[in-house]
Amino acid sequence: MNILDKIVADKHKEVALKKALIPVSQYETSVLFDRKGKSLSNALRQSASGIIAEHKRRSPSKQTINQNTNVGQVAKGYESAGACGMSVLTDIKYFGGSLEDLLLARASVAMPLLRKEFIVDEYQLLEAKAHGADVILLIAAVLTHQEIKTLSETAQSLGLEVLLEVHNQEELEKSIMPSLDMLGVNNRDLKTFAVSLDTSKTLAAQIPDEFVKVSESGISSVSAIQELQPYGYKGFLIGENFMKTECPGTAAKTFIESLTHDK
Ligand SMILES: O=C(O)c1ccccc1NCC(=O)[C@H](O)[C@H](O)COP(=O)(O)O
Repeated sequence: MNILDKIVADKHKEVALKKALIPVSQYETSVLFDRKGKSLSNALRQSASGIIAEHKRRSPSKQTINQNTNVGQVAKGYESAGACGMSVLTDIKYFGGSLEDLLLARASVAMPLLRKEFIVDEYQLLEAKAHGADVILLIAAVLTHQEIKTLSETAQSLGLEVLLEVHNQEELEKSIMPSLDMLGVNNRDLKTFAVSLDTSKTLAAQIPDEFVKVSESGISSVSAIQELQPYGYKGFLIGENFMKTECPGTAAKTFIESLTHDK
């Protein structure tokens, strides 16, 4: 069993428990439920930098990254740094995040917010909407073709954009469908935790042009982005590189300035 299998097994239990405690009607009547979502895919298409900056306290690969964060301040810092959007990890057990983090980020910024979660059930889409998300992540490694179809169509019907994440060609082939907005290639091997930009480079040509391409994980330098841009990547998801610093917003600002200055 790899780490993703463990996380997903726990997630099924967590969702079953929540379903018993909180009815979907509570989400459907929340103030944020009817809010019109912001498009991350459009923001990435129009951006020179394409940075999606992540809020991440800890992770299975790095354990503690930054336990002393104020998510509202981090969100404001990322927005004023010029990030196109923010990814907010909401998993508690493995990443130290929460739905409250998403809510606090929503209350602090107007930019598109991605709920970074291990989504296995439509219930989590309603949660995402009610807590201010604009985008949800679906991970091909843990979902069947039919599950991706049902979840992505439901997400879009709720006004949520969909970022579909793959690690290899097989996952990509089973996932391509019209109800996706962005295709993310994760550079992290979830068995070894090794990161390699070659994963993004190898899969790029097989991603149809209608999807915005996003490269995820292990990006720690401006030169890495400059290496990936010729492969058609418009989005770059960066967590640890910003979060390991005392002020993630300032780290993002310096990074984005350096990236756009070189253009
Ligand atoms: O980050 C991990 O260790 C991890 C382990 C297992 C499943 C997912 C994991 N990370 C989620 C992510 O996709 C990253 O947080 C995101 O791409 C940012 O990566 P990084 O810039 O390397 O922090």
